[in-house]
Amino acid sequence: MSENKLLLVVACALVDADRRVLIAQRPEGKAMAGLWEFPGGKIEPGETPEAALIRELEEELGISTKEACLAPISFASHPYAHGHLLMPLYACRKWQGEPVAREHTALKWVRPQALRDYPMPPADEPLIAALCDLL
Ligand SMILES: Nc1nc2c([nH]c(=O)n2[C@H]2C[C@H](O)[C@@H](COP(=O)(O)OP(=O)(O)OP(=O)(O)O)O2)c(=O)[nH]1
Ligand SMILES: [Mg+2]
Repeated sequence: MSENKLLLVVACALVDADRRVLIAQRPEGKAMAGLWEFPGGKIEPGETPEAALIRELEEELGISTKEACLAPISFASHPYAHGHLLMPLYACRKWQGEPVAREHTALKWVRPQALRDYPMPPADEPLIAALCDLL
């Protein structure tokens, strides 16, 4: 049944030298438009989460990184109407290039404690605490 579908998504907290995290605003026309999220996206069939994340970071932000630079932090497990989201969150502190919003409305570097000031998808709520603990 479609409502039992598992939605595999992978996301990344890019962390800069000041321990700020990059969030990106979802564009108009997409589900949850206007909300702020961690860059990332759906894992395609046959893809590892790490490979999917490296691909999404290139597509969405124009940056490149390596698997060795991705450290797992936590995961989101959340029921949406269209399926159940399972989303590992990785931290990345080393990448090449300057992030630019190729698919999002805007990008913002924020301190973990300030993440609560930005409306995020409900699945992301527990991830904020995990990031505050880590950073
Ligand atoms: N990237 C990302 N997706 C999230 C977060 N929280 C959350 O609930 N999601 C959901 C929203 C979407 O239902 C799904 C990811 O969808 P997406 O639209 O970003 O997927 P995508 O990058 O592969 O884009 P597309 O090819 O489908 O257009 O996960 C988050 O922090 N980051
Ligand atoms: Mg995406």
